[in-house]
Amino acid sequence: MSSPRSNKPKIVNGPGGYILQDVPHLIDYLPDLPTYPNPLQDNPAYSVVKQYFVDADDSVPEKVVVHKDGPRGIHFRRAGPRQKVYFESDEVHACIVTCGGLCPGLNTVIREIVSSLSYMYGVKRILGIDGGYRGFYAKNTIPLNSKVVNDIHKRGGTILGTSRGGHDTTKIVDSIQDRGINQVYIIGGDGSQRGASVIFEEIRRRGLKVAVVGIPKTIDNDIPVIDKSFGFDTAVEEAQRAINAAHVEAESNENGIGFVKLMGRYSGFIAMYATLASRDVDCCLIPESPFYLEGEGGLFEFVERRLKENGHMVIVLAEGAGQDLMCKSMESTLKDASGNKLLKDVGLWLSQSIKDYFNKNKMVMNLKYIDPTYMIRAVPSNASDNVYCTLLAQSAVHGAMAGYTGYTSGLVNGRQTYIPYYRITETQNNVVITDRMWARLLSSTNQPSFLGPKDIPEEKKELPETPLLDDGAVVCRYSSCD
Ligand SMILES: Nc1ncnc2c1ncn2[C@@H]1O[C@H](COP(=O)(O)OP(=O)(O)O)[C@@H](O)[C@H]1O
Ligand SMILES: O=P(O)(O)OC[C@H]1O[C@](O)(COP(=O)(O)O)[C@@H](O)[C@@H]1O
Ligand SMILES: [Mg+2]
Repeated sequence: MSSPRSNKPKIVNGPGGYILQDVPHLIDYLPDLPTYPNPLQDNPAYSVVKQYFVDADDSVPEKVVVHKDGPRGIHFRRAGPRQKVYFESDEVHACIVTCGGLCPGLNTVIREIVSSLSYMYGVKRILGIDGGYRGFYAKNTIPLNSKVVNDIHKRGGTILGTSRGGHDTTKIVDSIQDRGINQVYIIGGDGSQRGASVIFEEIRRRGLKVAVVGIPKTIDNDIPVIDKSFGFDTAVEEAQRAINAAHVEAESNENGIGFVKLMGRYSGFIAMYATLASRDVDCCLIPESPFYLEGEGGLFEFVERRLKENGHMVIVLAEGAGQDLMCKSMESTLKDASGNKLLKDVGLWLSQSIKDYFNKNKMVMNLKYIDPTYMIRAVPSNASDNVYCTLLAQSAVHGAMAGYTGYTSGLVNGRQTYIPYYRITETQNNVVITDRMWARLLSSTNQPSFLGPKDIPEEKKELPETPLLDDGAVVCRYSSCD
């Protein structure tokens, strides 16, 4: 058996400051693996497509807006089918697992991995792992084929079940080895991708011919590098229904306040985009933007003013916002099974605080609190997310068949790419409140920023980097849609 190679990032430097942050390949530690012609070259659907196979030297820039004299910068390997594959169809034994919280589109990704493996590559052995990482060693597997997954994209949730915690690397890799699995597809968020990374390291350490592939899932859109997560559009769309209801309630009552809590543990993207999409929201509160309640420039003063001006208002709150405002005794030190901090219900607390303020000031006010959080993530994905999930799943499969491993399949500047795990797990994607997108939100709601110049760190006062195209471009990364 070949000895495992270094686990240092694979970086390729080229002229003009070109950097490729490459992903591992099975031949990095199994150099003598045989290759086979890609069966897609005989597939009537693809054989007519000019340049269907991706050139080995194709890569996708992380930043598409560059200064004319600037370096070419970081690139990722372009996803897609390769001329040669490292697995014969009969040899492949794939498995799929879904981990972490639900997100619209999970079933679509499962369906399309199964379809791609079976229809494009003639793979017959595909297993579903039941109930997240712990399912590898604690539960029975679910055999998957095109028939089983035929209409699952029309359902919310995941047919495989999911869970938090239970990541025991040794037991998981033992199970992969014992079952003879050689392609592992892990659909999950930042925690799951960290789990995928350690599974990959252990597989490489053992010198196994097993491709480990991550597919990024996060309703919070908190995974870095990628343009956006699948299911995010659906979540924003679904949030509109709650905001509409809040608006109807608010308008119909004297000094009505419709108060909607949305998900977003550390990143307020759903709240921000739902607010921008709706136009009915008067105030959007997200974890990235600190605010305060009492006194001049505070939330209470703003709410009172807006009610006096308009007679009603709508507030949207991301669940991670204002956690620091709740009294110390309410602060939670509890964690979920994956180690994520369990948040206190800031929505209930804040709506009660607003009620108390108006009671104290003897002003009539009718607040209706709506918490659609779990309803939003339980719906099936919409049409655009379905297409996105399909491309993501196909890219993931092409990469594994081509022998790439230890990567997350993701959309970067509108192109499918393979991203090394460390780029996905090293940071979190957050709303940049000194960026233009948040400024657009502030001008659309006309809410106070709750920040003075002294609250903005020096380095943030400079213009943020502009990672994407100008307005009107097809591609739009949610962290900075400029
Ligand atoms: N650092 C880590 N190493 C290994 N596994 C992890 C790590 N962090 C999380 N996991 C596992 O990944 C799975 C999903 O993580 P979680 O944070 O609940 O959801 P998400 O993947 O959506 O962020 C859980 O089974 C958890 O045990
Ligand atoms: O109640 P659960 O299942 O722990 O999920 C709640 C959390 O799941 C999320 O929707 C998404 O979190 P993950 O991406 O880690 O799954 C968070 O916004 C929310 O705090
Ligand atoms: Mg997470």
